[in-house]
Amino acid sequence: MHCVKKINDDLYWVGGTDRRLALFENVYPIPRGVSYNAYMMMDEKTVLLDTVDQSVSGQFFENVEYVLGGRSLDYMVVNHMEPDHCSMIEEIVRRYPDVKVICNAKTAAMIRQFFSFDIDAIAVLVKEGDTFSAGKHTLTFVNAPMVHWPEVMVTYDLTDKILFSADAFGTFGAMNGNLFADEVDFEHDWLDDARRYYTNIVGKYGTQAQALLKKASGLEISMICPLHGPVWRENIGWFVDKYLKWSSYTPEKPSVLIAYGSIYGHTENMANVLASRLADLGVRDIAVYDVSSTHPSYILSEAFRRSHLVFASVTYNGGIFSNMEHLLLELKAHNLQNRTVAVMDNGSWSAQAGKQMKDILAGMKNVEILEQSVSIKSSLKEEQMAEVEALAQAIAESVKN
Ligand SMILES: Cc1cc2nc3c(=O)[nH]c(=O)nc-3n(C[C@H](O)[C@H](O)[C@H](O)COP(=O)(O)O)c2cc1C
Repeated sequence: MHCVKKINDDLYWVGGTDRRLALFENVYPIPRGVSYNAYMMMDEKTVLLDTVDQSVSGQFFENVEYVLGGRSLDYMVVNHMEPDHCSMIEEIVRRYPDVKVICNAKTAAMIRQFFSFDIDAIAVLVKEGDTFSAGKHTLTFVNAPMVHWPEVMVTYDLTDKILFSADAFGTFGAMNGNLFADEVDFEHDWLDDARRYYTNIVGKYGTQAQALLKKASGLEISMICPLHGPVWRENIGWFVDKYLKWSSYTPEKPSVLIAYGSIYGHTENMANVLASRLADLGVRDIAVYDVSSTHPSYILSEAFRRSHLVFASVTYNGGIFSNMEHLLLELKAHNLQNRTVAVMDNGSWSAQAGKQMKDILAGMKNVEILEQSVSIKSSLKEEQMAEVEALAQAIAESVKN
């Protein structure tokens, strides 16, 4: 049975939801599932905007056929060539042989790489600022290179002021009947996944995301239709503000994240003691994560959210505990910057993790490493509590400023 959502008289959501996939991009846990959004514009010409992942292809084709209601498919706009959105392009061409594909030159090149049909025979190549009339609706195209692939463009409906934003403004999470962000408690139920989606998938490309936001700020936008997650038609500025913060690596709030790597619990104890002292000093809403039990995508997302980051690690065969090293390298690879950080380490004979963690952190832009640190031998003892206290004081003071 078809499962579509009517957005307005001319526009339908024809995507699908997947609650079975464990790892998005084979990396990121998605316990709340994910949606793959595609949109159908029913005008004098029929226009499909993007396709879906192969996992929901059956639902997608039923939806497309239902909305077309016997009409032919005239055009397909390809905004993004990542296979979770483009995988059904070739099948669309097979089922609707008169379709023309609206895309840019980079997209056409990728279509040649991924597929074997003759794209050159059916491509309508567009450049930034070109327009296309579907009848009542006129579409224009805006390049969004490296948000987060090179060919990405977004499509803007000049008639209804709708931005088809590709992966920008997307989120993990399966749609549960409600299509619009204003029909769900987005801040409570979705924001963490939206942040985790942006920071992990697009986070490295803050400069490029800022460039897209700048272009978008010149457009009057009544609705944002992303490729994952709810459609925005109210309170758009609130979500854009989150994107402005995330893409400029600005913390959402002054607060502390403590991530620890511990094998037998003594380093964990030191992290807990620090967290407790910070709370005594009036620091609110402290987050503590074990790098072994929490997937790095969650901790990375928290690191984008918070202003002060503490990393506590055992020394592990002369190096940093492997899960901690992986996390730090992920933060660096995602270009995280503008943070105040501190390290704590543990070594039963020769502690090395602290210095090595500092070396990684020092390679990140605009990261202030607090001079206060704590290095323990096997377990935290009373005589080192003054060092923990000094670190807690330095962090608390810095958070308040
Ligand atoms: C497999 C393994 C390798 C370790 N390698 C080192 C090391 O190279 N240098 C060192 O000083 N301590 C080493 N340690 C000790 C830890 O750094 C740490 O002192 C100890 O595990 C106690 O802390 P924990 O309870 O937080 O795990 C190692 C421990 C384990 C279990």
